[in-house]
Amino acid sequence: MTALAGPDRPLSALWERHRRYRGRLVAAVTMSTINKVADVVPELLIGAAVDVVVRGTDSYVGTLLGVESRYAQLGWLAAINVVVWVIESLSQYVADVLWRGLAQGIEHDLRVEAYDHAQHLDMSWHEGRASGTTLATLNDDVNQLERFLDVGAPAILQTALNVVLVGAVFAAASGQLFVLAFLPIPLVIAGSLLFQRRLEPLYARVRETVGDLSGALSANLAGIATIKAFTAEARERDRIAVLSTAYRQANVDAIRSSAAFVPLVRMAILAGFTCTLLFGGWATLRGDLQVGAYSVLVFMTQRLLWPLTEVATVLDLYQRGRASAGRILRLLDEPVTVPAGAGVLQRPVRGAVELRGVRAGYGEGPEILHGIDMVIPAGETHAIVGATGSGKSTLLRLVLRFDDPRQGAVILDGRDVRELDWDSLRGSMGYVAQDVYIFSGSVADNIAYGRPDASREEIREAAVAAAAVDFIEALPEGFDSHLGERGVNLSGGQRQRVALARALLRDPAVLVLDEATSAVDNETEAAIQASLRRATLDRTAIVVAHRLSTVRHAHRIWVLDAGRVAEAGTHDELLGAEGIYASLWKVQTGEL
Ligand SMILES: Nc1ncnc2c1ncn2[C@@H]1O[C@H](COP(=O)(O)OP(=O)(O)OP(=O)(O)O)[C@@H](O)[C@H]1O
Repeated sequence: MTALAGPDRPLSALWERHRRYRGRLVAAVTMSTINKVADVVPELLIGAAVDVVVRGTDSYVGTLLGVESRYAQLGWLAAINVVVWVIESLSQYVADVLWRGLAQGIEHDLRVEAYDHAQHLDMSWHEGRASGTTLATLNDDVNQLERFLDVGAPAILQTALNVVLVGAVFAAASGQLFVLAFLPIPLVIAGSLLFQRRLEPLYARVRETVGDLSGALSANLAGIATIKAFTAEARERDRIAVLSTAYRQANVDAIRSSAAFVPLVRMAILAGFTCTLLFGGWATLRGDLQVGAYSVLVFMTQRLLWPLTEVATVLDLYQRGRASAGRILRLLDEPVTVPAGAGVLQRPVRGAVELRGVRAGYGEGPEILHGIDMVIPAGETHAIVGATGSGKSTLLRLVLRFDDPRQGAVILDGRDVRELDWDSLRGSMGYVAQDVYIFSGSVADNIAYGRPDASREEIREAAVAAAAVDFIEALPEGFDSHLGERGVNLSGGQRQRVALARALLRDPAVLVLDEATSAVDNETEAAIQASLRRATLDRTAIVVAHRLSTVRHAHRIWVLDAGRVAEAGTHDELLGAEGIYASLWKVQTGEL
């Protein structure tokens, strides 16, 4: 696991990316500062009131305002108090709104940015990790960060302001008491730094375990049918329980450590408070300190020191935010290894496809395709057949440029596909994957996915071409029928036909079909074949099929064997050659 890797200072690195929020941050900090200043004033007013009662005409307020009557002086203090309270309440409200807006803004931007980056990452990156783990980063980690920005950051600021403001009051009242009351502060700071270092790996572990848990949960929900069919519910519950226990334990460890900070702070508070109470009291008895000042200082120690107990909570939020920021940044920094080119194909795209000396494999794994040369002239239908695992899907992925070959090149209309922008390349292709994905939405939305502006008539035509119109019109609401989260209310064959209609509606120059009719019965397949023959008259088609009857009319059939082209030719030529294809054909037609 790479949970501990990543930028050293993830929160600062993240802030660098969001500098455009600087104005809002300055406004929030200003409001919080006004709020804190207003917050300290009532205590000063209490001190001033005590001073008025004890010293009367000579009181600090009396001298300052030039008012003799003690009643009038107290009236002034009350009026000032009201004004300060109004300022305090208003600034609190505005500061809350600003901090929350800042947190929400950054959260929103980050989520959209991270999602967009994730969807541009290569297929192999997505295949290499559980989708739930990515989901945990896009969702939980971003939320965690928002909590830190919303609650943690203002709390850190308030604590720091507290120390500065109260420090100023102490310093003005009594230098000696300032030293005594502030003695615990360096202790608390040293303690927090020490704790922070200890907490960091603990919180990284929390994020890591929650990622594993989400990964397993989403994989299990996707595979629920298999779990039920194999009555594996108990086993899977135990597996989830193990992952959940790891998450709980990671959290318990982190909380236990961060909570241990509180007793340390309380001891420091005790020392500071006792010193102020005792030494301040003695100084007042000796006449070195005014009674009013003494009472202010006693209140102030409370104000200064108690919020320090919150430091543990803030540290908790900070560390969680930091660990989450690290994970989000790692996702954002993940390089796109198959970047789009800048080249644009001349329209209309003809659809001539060529593979030249293509060698390919997955990641660091073994080579799967060992030097494929293939020419598919524009407008022809070519089939790729071969035993399972021979590399057919791998080859199609290269044509769509989900991956790049390790050696050699894939050429579309004379241009290396690596040079082309996505619109020229994938915009010219209609693809039906082995595992059809149906989006949550109506049948019409699903067919129009690649061309959202298509008219209802065009959608219907595509459905006719894919031999799908009959079953669609038999649905309760026809083309407006809603397909569930993953199209669960359609059969496998129906899903394939919807996907085929989706691909045909784009009117692509190249139609790429990976086992597109594997799930339909013979009769439906014959209907699809007839439609496909019409639909592929003026476009290139590359068809992967196990059922050889599907591709017998292809202009050329390429037979792959363990990552190499073993034979190629028309159906009749290949039968005549009596090689792999001929024997496969015999097996499938029952002639053996
Ligand atoms: N995402 C992947 N990561 C690593 N290896 C893979 C991946 N996909 C396929 N392979 C490997 O590549 C080889 C060829 O697989 P591929 O899916 O291209 O075969 P295929 O001919 O399409 O098989 P099938 O007819 O069963 O679909 C197999 O050995 C497979 O294990």
